[in-house]
Amino acid sequence: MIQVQDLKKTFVKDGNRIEVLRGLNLTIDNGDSLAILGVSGAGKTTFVHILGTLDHPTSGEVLFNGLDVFKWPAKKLASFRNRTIGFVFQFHNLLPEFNSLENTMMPALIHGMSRRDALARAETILHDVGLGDRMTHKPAELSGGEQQRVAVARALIMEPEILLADEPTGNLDTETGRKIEDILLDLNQRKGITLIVVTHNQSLAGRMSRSIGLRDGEIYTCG
Ligand SMILES: Nc1ncnc2c1ncn2[C@@H]1O[C@H](COP(=O)(O)OP(=O)(O)OP(=O)(O)O)[C@@H](O)[C@H]1O
Repeated sequence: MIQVQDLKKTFVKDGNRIEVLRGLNLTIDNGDSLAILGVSGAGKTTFVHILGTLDHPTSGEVLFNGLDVFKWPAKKLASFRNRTIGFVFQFHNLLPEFNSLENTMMPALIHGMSRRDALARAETILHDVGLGDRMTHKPAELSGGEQQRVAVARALIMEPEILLADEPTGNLDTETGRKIEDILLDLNQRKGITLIVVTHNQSLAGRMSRSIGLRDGEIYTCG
């Protein structure tokens, strides 16, 4: 469970304070699927970065199963993040010189898993996302949708409890985007992974169990 309590985030830029998140309160249960909606600049990415522990709150709390992980030393927090949270972003940041298998294995190798185990897991996951015949392709040799599926596979290799996706279908055509949505929702429904997705796509939001809207750094709808 993730409990967000009076979460505020302020950036200081050129001497100006920008209050991006102005006191968010929200509880996300294990196994929820949550869409985060809102216009450009509303603070969605900022919120998701904090939920992913990539950035710290300015004030307020975000508790993961009751734990205030932001109080932990950086190394312990990084290990928690690596084990618990998977990320899928619109610009997926696959490493261009590595193939699908190697990109998928990367978080496991960084975490200290043996090459053999990481390889076995990566092969299974790539099969699951329909890329069994694209394992030795490098990103430039894959379509946009295939690249995004490698990014999903990479996010899953550590068997995360939480999957965070920021505009995961933003740069894909409708049909390919739908396939990525199907994969994400299937993971949520079949494996119980908590799914949190930033999206402008109403059809995807409609397929999630809950949605919130952000406006001017506050939650204005919650369903
Ligand atoms: N590191 C930073 N320093 C200063 N300002 C920032 C920083 N990161 C984000 N902002 C500002 O915070 C506001 C919210 O940004 P954020 O990326 O969270 O919005 P968003 O809702 O995800 O928008 P979009 O839909 O366009 O991606 C923006 O006005 C942005 O300029």
